[in-house]
Amino acid sequence: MKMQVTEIAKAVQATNAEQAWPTVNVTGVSFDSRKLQSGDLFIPLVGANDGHQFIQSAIDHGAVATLWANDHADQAPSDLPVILVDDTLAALQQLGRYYLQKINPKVVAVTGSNGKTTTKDMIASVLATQFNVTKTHANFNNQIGVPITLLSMEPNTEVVVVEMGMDHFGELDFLSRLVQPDVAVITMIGEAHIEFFGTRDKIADAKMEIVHGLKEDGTFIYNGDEPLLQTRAQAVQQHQRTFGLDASNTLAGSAVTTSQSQTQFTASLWPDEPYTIPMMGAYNVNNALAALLVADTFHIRPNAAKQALASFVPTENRTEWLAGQQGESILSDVYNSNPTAARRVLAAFSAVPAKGQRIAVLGDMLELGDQSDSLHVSLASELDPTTIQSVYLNGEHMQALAKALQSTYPETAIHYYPTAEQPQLIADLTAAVNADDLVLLKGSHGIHLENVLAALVDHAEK
Ligand SMILES: CC(=O)N[C@H]1[C@@H](OP(=O)(O)OP(=O)(O)OC[C@H]2O[C@@H](n3ccc(=O)[nH]c3=O)[C@H](O)[C@@H]2O)O[C@H](CO)[C@@H](O)[C@@H]1O[C@H](C)C(=O)N[C@@H](C)C(=O)N[C@H](CCC(=O)N[C@@H](CCC[C@@H](N)C(=O)O)C(=O)O)C(=O)O
Ligand SMILES: Nc1ncnc2c1ncn2[C@@H]1O[C@H](COP(=O)(O)OP(=O)(O)OP(=O)(O)O)[C@@H](O)[C@H]1O
Ligand SMILES: C[C@@H](N)C(=O)N[C@H](C)C(=O)O
Repeated sequence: MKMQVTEIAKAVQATNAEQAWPTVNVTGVSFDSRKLQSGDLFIPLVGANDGHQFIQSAIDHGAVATLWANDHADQAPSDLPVILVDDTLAALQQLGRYYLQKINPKVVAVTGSNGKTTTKDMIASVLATQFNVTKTHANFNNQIGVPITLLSMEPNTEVVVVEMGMDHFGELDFLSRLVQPDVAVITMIGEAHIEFFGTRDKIADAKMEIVHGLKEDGTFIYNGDEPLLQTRAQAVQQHQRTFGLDASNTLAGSAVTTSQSQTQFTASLWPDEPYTIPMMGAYNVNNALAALLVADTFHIRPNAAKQALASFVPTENRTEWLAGQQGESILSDVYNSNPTAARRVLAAFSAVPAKGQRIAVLGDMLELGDQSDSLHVSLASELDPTTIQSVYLNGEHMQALAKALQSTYPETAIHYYPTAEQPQLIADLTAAVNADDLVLLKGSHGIHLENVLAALVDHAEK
């Protein structure tokens, strides 16, 4: 990004937009002074703390200008241009919209209960074979992350791939209208954040908001195997394309074979030879099919898309294999968890050949509301002592699963730890794991199984 302070002040309709501004090149934006790069515009946001208090840290890290809330005007700094606004978050979003209109790329928006990040990465990799592509960094997918993504575009960006998350009604409506996508993708409907919705039907209603900003000549691409989406898509006016395993889809996957390091499948539009993705997990076929449909919508040559998928690099902690200090192999899926994702990665993990034991470390699945106990117990369907010999459970919600497993597992194979006893889990697990064991780590962001991963992984290998 490269903008003058004058331009930014006008774009956000700053209170002081008409004042004389110095010539200052802004080359980026940051809401976190700890990560701010020299040349950035600092955007103080209010969370548990008020970002305005970190202005000196921002200046020390190289901020060349700052947005500033009018109600903090009396504390405004004097050593750099201060752009006064009523609401810094709204100004960030307004600036993102302005810059999107200025660069004017095609926009692909991706949402879904699971697979958003992986599908976003796959879409970006296939489109990059023919276009200059910017994509969401990591999981920056909310009302802060989406404008940050827009403002990360290089001036020559031709397509921006925007991941969109939500956990309440109205959030995707806002984000969709902000970016006005040319293509909107829904990966699937699971149970993520069901605490705030009550049913999968309502999650589907909220996910469908992603078409509210879809351009009239845009394309809606969705998982055609999901009845909740099939029914809702009937009300969508724009062109539609579906992906899934059912032969009735626009693009149907078949002949799926998966191993520890890759998955192969056949795609119905190009049946001559199989596709390969460098990830385990049959569920990733749907993510790849969505990416192939987007590629086809952008007239990417099938062979180019095929090669891009074969070599794409997933975001870390999404079904990622790592080497452990004892010689074990660790399957890290620690970024987040919810019932469908957990069941599917347990099934995939159970199918991986193992010389030693398979050990599952499962952290609480958060934001499931009053269905939490039953949804945690539902994981028992994927836990068989003949395939996963040992289970470590962490978090108060996992207590329900621990009790349920007593009818199928020997007591010595179930290891339960309340949230606060994760350090004990780490100590016990590191003492128990042996070379040739396979260890799966899966839990919600809020349970922080990355701490268990850090204790197990052979840092020389990462
Ligand atoms: C408000 C904010 O910016 N928080 C970020 C901040 O967290 P921290 O706890 O430090 O904030 P504070 O309240 O303490 O500080 C206030 C501000 O001051 C800044 N600051 C602090 C200290 C300092 O020394 N200097 C500073 O400048 C600080 O940055 C604050 O702005 O920092 C964390 C570490 O960088 C950030 O992680 C945190 O960011 C929040 C979580 C955020 O929303 N970040 C977005 C860019 C984002 O997209 N994050 C995604 C996760 C998004 C997500 O959860 N998505 C959901 C679905 C959507 C749900 C939606 N309703 C929602 O609320 O998000 C999903 O399921 O995917 C990510 O990081 O992965
Ligand atoms: N299409 C899918 N169907 C079911 N589960 C999936 C699918 N894709 C990925 N998963 C599971 O969800 C996990 C997270 O994948 P990814 O990060 O791509 O999804 P996400 O929607 O971005 O997740 P989050 O909302 O937590 O960021 C994966 O590691 C895998 O276990
Ligand atoms: C931050 C919130 N959107 C989220 O990701 N919640 C999950 C369930 C978590 O915190 O683990």
